[in-house]
Amino acid sequence: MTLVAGIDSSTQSCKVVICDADTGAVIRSASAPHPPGTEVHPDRWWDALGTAVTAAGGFDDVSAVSVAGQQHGMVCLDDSGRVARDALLWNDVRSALSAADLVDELGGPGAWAEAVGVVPVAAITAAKLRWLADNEPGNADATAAVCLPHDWLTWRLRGSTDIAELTTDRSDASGTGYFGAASGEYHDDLLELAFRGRRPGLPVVLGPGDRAGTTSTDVVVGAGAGDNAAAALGLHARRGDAVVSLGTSGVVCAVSDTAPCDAAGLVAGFADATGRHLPLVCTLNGAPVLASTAKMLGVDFDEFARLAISADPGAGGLTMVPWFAGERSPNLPDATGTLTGITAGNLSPATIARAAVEGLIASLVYCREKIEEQGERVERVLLTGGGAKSAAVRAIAPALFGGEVEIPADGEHVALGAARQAAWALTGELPEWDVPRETLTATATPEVYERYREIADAVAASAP
Ligand SMILES: Nc1ncnc2c1ncn2[C@@H]1O[C@H](COP(=O)(O)OP(=O)(O)O)[C@@H](O)[C@H]1O
Ligand SMILES: O=C(CO)[C@@H](O)[C@H](O)COP(=O)(O)O
Repeated sequence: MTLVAGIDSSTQSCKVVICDADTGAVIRSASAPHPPGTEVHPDRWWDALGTAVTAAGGFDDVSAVSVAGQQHGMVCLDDSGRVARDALLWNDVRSALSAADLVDELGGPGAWAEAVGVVPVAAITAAKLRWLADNEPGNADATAAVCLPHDWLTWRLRGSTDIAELTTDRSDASGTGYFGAASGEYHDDLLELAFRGRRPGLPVVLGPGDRAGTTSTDVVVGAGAGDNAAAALGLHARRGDAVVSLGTSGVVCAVSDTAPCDAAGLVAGFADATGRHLPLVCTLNGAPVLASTAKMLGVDFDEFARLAISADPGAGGLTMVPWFAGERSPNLPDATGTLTGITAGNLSPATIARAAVEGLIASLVYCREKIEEQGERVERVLLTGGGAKSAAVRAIAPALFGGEVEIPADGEHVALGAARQAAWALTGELPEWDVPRETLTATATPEVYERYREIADAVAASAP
């Protein structure tokens, strides 16, 4: 049996799956945690990757590997390939004002959407580079190359220390703000604008089925991808599918033949991992909303789900707008969460749990609407990410998404997408792997979403 491996180096952990290259069946898997926080030394990702690979039985019998990673994180390397400073992650919002400055300097959001399909917000790498140039000029001057988490791990797996050998792929490059998914090219002028005249080296952009190289033990290393593009690949997403991910972020994305151009800046024009496009809306508040609320209630996930399911739709009139960590969609980096509609009669652990789940899912229904406003018709919702393990999410998401969602069989879909890409790099053909799914249904509750939107819009209008 030929084995291929997929790695998902995401915000909270590193997951490894080792699969049969013909069928995609998972033969071995493991994971290891990443440190908390929004600023991390990339060596910690390498440590976690090593721990997870060892726990998964190693790569001695593996023929190919690909890495999918959290998008946008700014990894700065000096001219000898050393990390110049800790990486700023996608969810680090210190670059919010830098993003706003960049938008103004190019002539507004429409100019960015036209140029690269992405309007800078704090998450986008270009905004992080601007923050670095303005706040740590010494570190900016020391930056001879800039790359993304999956680029850096791919490079390390190949054993390289030469920054000229860095590689990336379209899906992740399209989240930088200086690569256009439509043109397939870097925009050096935008890199220079962001980094105040500096032009660090950038990774070579590989095609989705290309090889980046090999490891020292001759394991083929694929191009890799951004984690959301890898999830779409792992789920065999087709046109009409909305992939809804509840990881640290909340994400709705759709595979498309055309690049979106959203001057409002909510729908990012990313590329997918097959040569097509991946219009995507991302929130800063995914599954951790459930963890924080469960912690506040003093219950574990099972009890939290039981409580949420036990309350009626609408949570007795409670509405939660879950912008706990600030928010990206809508772009309100300094926003905070809101719980409203409280009366003496409706405040209980069950209604609070229900309001958290409904608010979280509603925030993603909003993202789906934005994707649809770009002309993508959504026929099917595929739910993935750690939060999709919640029984409450499984029960309540169909009600908010219009009556039905599909849950692919339990699995690490980002890592599976990376493994599928590894098989592609190995054989030259993208394999067809079976992805069993279950359809979940519930009575639709459009009134819950309408109420959420009324309140979320009002909160947004008064947000800092
Ligand atoms: N049963 C559950 N109920 C609610 N949340 C869960 C459950 N299981 C896992 N999670 C949450 O899923 C998140 C991890 O999901 P994951 O997709 O791996 O995130 P990331 O890719 O951002 O690292 C964590 O915030 C964790 O608390
Ligand atoms: O910033 C984005 C997408 O634009 C995030 O989706 C990151 O890619 C992190 O993903 P998770 O760790 O939440 O899966």
